Amino acid sequence: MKQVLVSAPSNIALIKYMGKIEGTGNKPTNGSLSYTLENLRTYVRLTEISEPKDRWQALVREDLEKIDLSEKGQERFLKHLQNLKNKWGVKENFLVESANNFPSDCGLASSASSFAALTLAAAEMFQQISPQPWGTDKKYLSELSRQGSGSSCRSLFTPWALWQNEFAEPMGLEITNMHHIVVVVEDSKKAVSSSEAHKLVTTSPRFHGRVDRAELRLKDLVHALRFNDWHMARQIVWDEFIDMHRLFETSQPAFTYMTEGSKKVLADCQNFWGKWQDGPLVTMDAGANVHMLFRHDQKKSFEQYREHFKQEFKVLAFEGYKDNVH
Ligand SMILES: Nc1ncnc2c1ncn2[C@@H]1O[C@H](COP(=O)(O)OP(=O)(O)OP(=O)(O)O)[C@@H](O)[C@H]1O
Ligand SMILES: C[C@@](O)(CCOP(=O)(O)OP(=O)(O)O)CC(=O)O
Repeated sequence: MKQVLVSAPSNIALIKYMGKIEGTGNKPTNGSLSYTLENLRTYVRLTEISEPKDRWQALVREDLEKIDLSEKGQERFLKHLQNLKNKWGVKENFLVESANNFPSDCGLASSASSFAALTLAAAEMFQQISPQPWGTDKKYLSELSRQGSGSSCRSLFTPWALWQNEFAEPMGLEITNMHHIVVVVEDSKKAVSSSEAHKLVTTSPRFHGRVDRAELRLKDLVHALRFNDWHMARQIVWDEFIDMHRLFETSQPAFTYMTEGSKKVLADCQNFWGKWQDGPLVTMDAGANVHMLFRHDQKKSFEQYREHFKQEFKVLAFEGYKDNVH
C-alpha cells in the first residue's frame, strides 16, 4: 500500500491576482507577488486504495484542525487530483485526506495551501508509480497547481513568489522571516468566493486600467523591496488592496467584504503609522480580515499591534518562521 504525507504553506499576495483569462485554467490578467506564510499549512495524505474511485476524508491528527469540507469543496479537490492523474497517466485510485494547521473558516487563503499540498503529494506519489521527466520540476508543478486554484501556484516557492503567466517562480528579496498578524474581523464563510469575485470584477468600470495599475505597482514594489524602502512598499501594498476592494464595490452587482470591524482596524493602522512613521505592511484578501507583515526587526511593534487588536478582535499572530512546523 503506497502512502505519502506532504504539507504546503499558504501565501499572502501583496500585489493581487484578481481577474483571470477565461478558459485558460486560471491564467491571471496581471502579475502578482506574494509572501509565503510558512506557519499556515495544509497537510495532505494520499493512500492508494482498491476502490472504484477516489475518495476524500478529513485528516485527523491532534495538532491539526478537523475540516468539514462541503460536497462542492470535495468535488473540486478530487477534480484536481483527477487532472493530475491524467497528466501522469495514473489509473490507480486514492484516499485523499487533508487538514489545515489553522482555522479553515477564517478566509485565510486555505485554497492556496490545500491545492499546493495536493499537487505536491500527487507528484510524490505519481513519481513512484509512473515517473515523468518533468515530475519534479517545481515550475511545472506550479503550473499544474495553478489549474486547481490560481493562488496555489505561488505556494511552491518561499519566501517570495512572483506569478506572471503560466507558473510562479521564486523572487530573491532580502526581506525574509517576517512576523505575521491576522486580525480576524469576521470568521463566518464569505458570501462571495474568490473564484466568483474574479468574474464579477470584470464588470466594474474600474477594471479598465486595472492591469496597468497592478503591473506598475508590481514593478514599483519589487524596486522598493530591493532597495529596502519600507515606506514606499507600505504605500504601494495599501493602494493595491484598496484598489481591489474598490473593484468589488463597483462591480455589477456590487459587493463588499469590508465590515465596520475591517474599517476600524484599518483606521487604527493608519493612526499608528501617522504616530510612529513606521509599522507593518497592511493588506486584505477577498475577505474582511486584515493581514499585517512586520520586518523581523520590528518585533516590538508586532507585539504592540497584537496586544492592541486583541482587546477587541480575535488575533492570529505568528512570530517569524518556526522551523518545527513541517
Ligand atoms: N484542507 C483542505 N482540503 C481540501 N480543500 C480545502 C482545504 N482547506 C481549504 N480548502 C478549499 O479552499 C476553500 C477555501 O478557500 P479560502 O477560504 O482560502 O478562500 P479562497 O482562497 O478565497 O478560495 P475560494 O473563495 O476560491 O474558495 C474551501 O472552500 C475548500 O474548497
Ligand atoms: C484575493 C486573492 O486571494 C484571490 C485568490 O484567488 P484564488 O486563487 O482563490 O482563485 P481561484 O483561482 O479561482 O481558486 C488574491 C491573491 O491571492 O492573489
